[in-house]
Amino acid sequence: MSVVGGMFRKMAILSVKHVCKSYKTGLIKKKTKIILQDITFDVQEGEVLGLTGASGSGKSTLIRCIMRLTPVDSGTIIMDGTDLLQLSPTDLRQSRKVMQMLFQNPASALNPRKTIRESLAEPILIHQLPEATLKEIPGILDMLQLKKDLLDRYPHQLSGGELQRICLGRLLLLRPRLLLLDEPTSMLDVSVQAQIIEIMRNIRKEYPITVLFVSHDLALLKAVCDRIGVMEQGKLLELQPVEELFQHPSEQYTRDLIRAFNDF
Ligand SMILES: Nc1ncnc2c1ncn2[C@@H]1O[C@H](COP(=O)(O)OP(=O)(O)OP(=O)(O)O)[C@@H](O)[C@H]1O
Repeated sequence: MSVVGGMFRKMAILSVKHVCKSYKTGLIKKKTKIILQDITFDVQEGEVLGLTGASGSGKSTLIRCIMRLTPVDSGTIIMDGTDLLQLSPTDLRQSRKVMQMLFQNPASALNPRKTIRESLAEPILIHQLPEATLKEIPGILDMLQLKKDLLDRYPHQLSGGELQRICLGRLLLLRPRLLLLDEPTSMLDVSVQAQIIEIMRNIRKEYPITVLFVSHDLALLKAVCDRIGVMEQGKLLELQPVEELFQHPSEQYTRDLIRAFNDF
């Protein structure tokens, strides 16, 4: 069990099956670049599932396919029994409420002319959630270890880490069932790692949330995830509970990754 670990129900909230994705590259001589090769895995309700692998192995592309920000060539992506790839634009908008993604540099999405309070209220208004949701803001700030005096400041008056947590708070106010985090710590100092672990623990205490967590940071994934999947060159090499992966990695690539992590 991870440091943050919780009990999760053995029921898939998200099923990715045989997903393949390629890009056409080259202006004159078109070449096909294969990015994802037959990716299949389930995310269980309530778990934190980590995805790691070398740069360019396809992690972000996979997340983007799940969010339907980029089309897949083939395969299915089932969320709560619904094939996301078959949804009409209207139904897709509905599904986006239950599935939220924190991008690598989310702070750029904040309006510099709006106070943090206004930015936090924005998604509540856009998604027409009950006004009472605004009352949840102080609780969310506590959970994210942010002081309430930040509410009346503007984005440029916050640190990168604070801005990132505000963006996470905006997503959490929508009470998503599935949260997709793409390298949420890449912009942050290693010293905030302990804080992120604490925050993940707080979130899991408060919310019945499922998280797909993409990161290069094996130490962080080890601390916050229930299971970790390892990607290499568009393939999901293995997906195992954290302890199992660290004690008995089945692939040479994973063994090398763990050795490098242990030597660090
Ligand atoms: N629009 C695109 N057109 C062509 N190739 C692309 C496009 N988007 C991504 N790629 C390629 O797909 C591959 C996978 O990229 P992706 O961003 O998914 O990897 P990643 O594992 O998330 O990497 P990182 O850890 O560096 O973020 C890379 O080789 C990248 O160059």
